This record gives sequence, structure tokens and C-alpha cells, in this order.
Amino acid sequence: MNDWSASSWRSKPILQQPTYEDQAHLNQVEKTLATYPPLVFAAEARELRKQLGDVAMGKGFLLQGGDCAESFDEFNAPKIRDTFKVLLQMAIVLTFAGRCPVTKVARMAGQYAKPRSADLETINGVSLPSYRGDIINSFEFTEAARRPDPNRLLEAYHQSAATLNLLRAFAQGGLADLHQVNRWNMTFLENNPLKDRYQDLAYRIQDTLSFMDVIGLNSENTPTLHETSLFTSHEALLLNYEQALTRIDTLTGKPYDCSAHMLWIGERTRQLDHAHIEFFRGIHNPIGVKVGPSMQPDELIKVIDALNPENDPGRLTLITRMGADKLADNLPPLLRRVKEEGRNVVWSSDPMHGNTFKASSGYKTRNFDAILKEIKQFFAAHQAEGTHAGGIHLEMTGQHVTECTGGAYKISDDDLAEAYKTQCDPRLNADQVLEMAFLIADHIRN
Ligand SMILES: O=C[C@H](O)[C@H](O)COP(=O)(O)O
Ligand SMILES: C=C(OP(=O)(O)O)C(=O)O
Ligand SMILES: [Mn+2]
Repeated sequence: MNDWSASSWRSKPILQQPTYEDQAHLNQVEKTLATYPPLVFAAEARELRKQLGDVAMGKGFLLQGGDCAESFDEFNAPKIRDTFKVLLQMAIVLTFAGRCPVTKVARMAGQYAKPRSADLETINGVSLPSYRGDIINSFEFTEAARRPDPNRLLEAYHQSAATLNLLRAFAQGGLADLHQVNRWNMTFLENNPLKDRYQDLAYRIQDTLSFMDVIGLNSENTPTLHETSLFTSHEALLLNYEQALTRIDTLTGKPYDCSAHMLWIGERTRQLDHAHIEFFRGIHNPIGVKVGPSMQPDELIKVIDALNPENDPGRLTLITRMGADKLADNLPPLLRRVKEEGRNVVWSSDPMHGNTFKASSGYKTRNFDAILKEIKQFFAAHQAEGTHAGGIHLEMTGQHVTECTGGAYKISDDDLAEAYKTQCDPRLNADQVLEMAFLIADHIRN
């Protein structure tokens, strides 16, 4: 690849970065990180790329979700377990009700760097640097806490490693066994209006499993019943960290960013001549790019040229985040052009980031109906253009939070204060995403 190296991004303009006071300290941390073991194995990233290739060709669906920003403070097993379970439950709904193989990719084990709209945050007349994710500074509103600290890169690495370790254990150690799904008995289901529908689905799965058991297929001899695969992903915003975890794969001789299986470029840092596109063009992971309402067809083709010159179907996921009111105008011209040019991509919908607003209570929120509207329009646009609506990208948690309004429980502006825990953007809670999964399953099936 011409002139690319893991550090060639450093000669390009770059946005949304912290200013470290002690460069020598940062360099030392980067050197240390570069000696640490990779978090994922390149062959796993290739497996995901293969699965996404199927999705691009219309033979599967990508489910990607997790926190807007993972947090060092809220780092515990129940939190990881609950998000894992909800992702799995959604995948089961999509697979069974939607009749479609689902590739699961968590926004977990590394989702620590945040781009912000403003460099400064002002509270009661005091202005401090914005919180930029736990890998950079701390959420607490003090001058010391908001100072970028290079040691946080090491902390992010260790917490990612521990999170990934637990996810692997859950995925392969029996928690994800399909026979267990009925027994998960998540408390949120108790009062969920969709409880009956979920129970009905669970009974049907149980019936199918009993039949399979009779004909000799069980957890002991059929790994797909006993374990699942879950990949990890995050926005690769802090390239100092990503470079330090980029390694040459011993099997293929190619560079992979081994901080996660899949990485994406955010809407705010996808400029063609900037550092993020430069870094991403050289790594061989499956990658994503966020695509907002300002993206023009010509520009999108240039982004595709830069990131997927070989037109490999599993390489590039375009994650559109238009806003419910803009999608109908802005997405179809992009779909049309990419199709005309014969470019293979996965089209996924992020229905969250174009629908954020400030509630009267002052909380940053999103409304369930707007999120749903964007998803419906996403499916409708693909149907009209004859392209494949390949995935969904959600900010969500298995915890019982009140951050997005609406849904079956009709969370109102006044309810937001009850359990508003996010450090950045508002997430759908377990009830809301399960409701969403059924609605999406109906669309996929149709
Ligand atoms: O998660 C994405 C961005 O970091 C977030 O939407 C920016 O939020 P802000 O507008 O509060 O900075
Ligand atoms: C920053 C994010 O999104 P976007 O780049 O689409 O604004 C995000 O996914 O948290
Ligand atoms: Mn976000």
C-alpha cells in the first residue's frame, strides 16, 4: 500500500483530539502499549469481515450496539452481563422472528473516546474542557479531572481486556446456550407489554430444541446451540491508542488494529484528507464510517475509493445517521449512486445520533418514536431503491435507565431524572431495545 504506515496519520490534519501537556509521558505510554498483547486476533477480524461480506450481499443482518461511552467507574460484571444478554435476546428475536442470520457486534471493550460538539463545557459561569471519554479525561467537573491524562490509555487497555475476557466467557462458557434463553428470566420482562410475544417466541424455540434433541442434536454435539459469537467494536478516535495496538498479523503479513474486531470513523472526523481516513485505509479490519445528512454522493464515492479500493463486500459498513426528518431526502441519492457504481458495502442504520435534543428538563435525550421513524424510513428507502438494509447500530444498555423518552413505558421528560446515568449520549434501555427488536424483525421478514 503506497506510503502507508501505522504512523502515517501523524502528518495529516486531525480533529477532535485532546491536548496533552506532557508529550514525553504520552510517548512513554504509547511505547508501553505497543509491547502489550493484542486484544483480538487478526483471524477473528477476518471472520467478521467474511460475515459482513454475506450481509453486504443481502444474506444476513448486522446488530451493533452498546454504550455511547463506556465508563471506568461503571466497570462491573452485572453491567457487562446485562448488555450482553440484551444483545443476545435481540439477536434471537431477529434471527427467529426475522428468519435472518445475525452478526452481533458490541460497542464494548474499548468504546472510550468521544468527539464533542464543543471544546468547552460551562456550568454556572465556569468553563472547563469538555469530557472526551474516559480514555482521555474524567467526567467530573473539576479542572484536574478534565485535564487529559496519558495513563488513561493504559487503564482503557486493561478494562477493555477484562471486559473482553468476560464477554468471551459468556459467549463460550454456556451462558449463551440456547437452552438457557428461556431461563434468563430477566426482571425487565416481568412488566413488559411484549412479555407474551417474547414468551411465545421462547416456547417456539424450546419446541424446536426439543425436536432437535429427539433427532440427536444437542448442546454437547452441536456447538452452535451451546455457544455464540460476539465481536467487539468502537470509534477509533484516539489514534495514538489505535496505532499502539496495530500489529502485523503473522498469518497474512498484513496490519490489523488489534484493539477490537471492527473500528469505525465518526461523522466528525471523516474528512478525506485527514488523519482518520489515512489510518483506516491501511488496517485490514472490517471498518465502518458514519454518514450524516451533509454527505454528498460524490464525496461518498471518494470515501469508498479511499477505504475499499478492492470493493471487498465485508470491508466497509456505511452507518447512516440522518435524523428522522432528513433521511427520506438524504439517503436515497446515496443508495442510488453506490448501487449504480456497483460498490459493495453494508448499509447500517444508526437511528440515534440524528435525533438528539435537549428536553425541557435540561437532559440530552432522544425520543423512541423518532428513533423508530428513522428505522422505518431506512427500511423503506432500501426497499424503494432495491438495496439491502443490512444492519442497525444502537446506543443501548441492559441496565434500567431512563435516558430516552417514549417506548411502551412512555418515559416522559419528567422521568428522565429517575435513572439518567450516561456520561455522554442517552441510551435505549432493555425494554426499549427489545420492543425495537420485534419491530425490526417484522421489517426484515417483510
Ligand atoms: O456520541 C457522540 C458524540 O460524542 C455526541 O453525540 C456529542 O455530543 P455533544 O453534542 O453533547 O458534544
Ligand atoms: C460519536 C458518535 O456518533 P457520530 O459520529 O455519528 O456522531 C457515536 O457513535 O457515539
Ligand atoms: Mn453517541
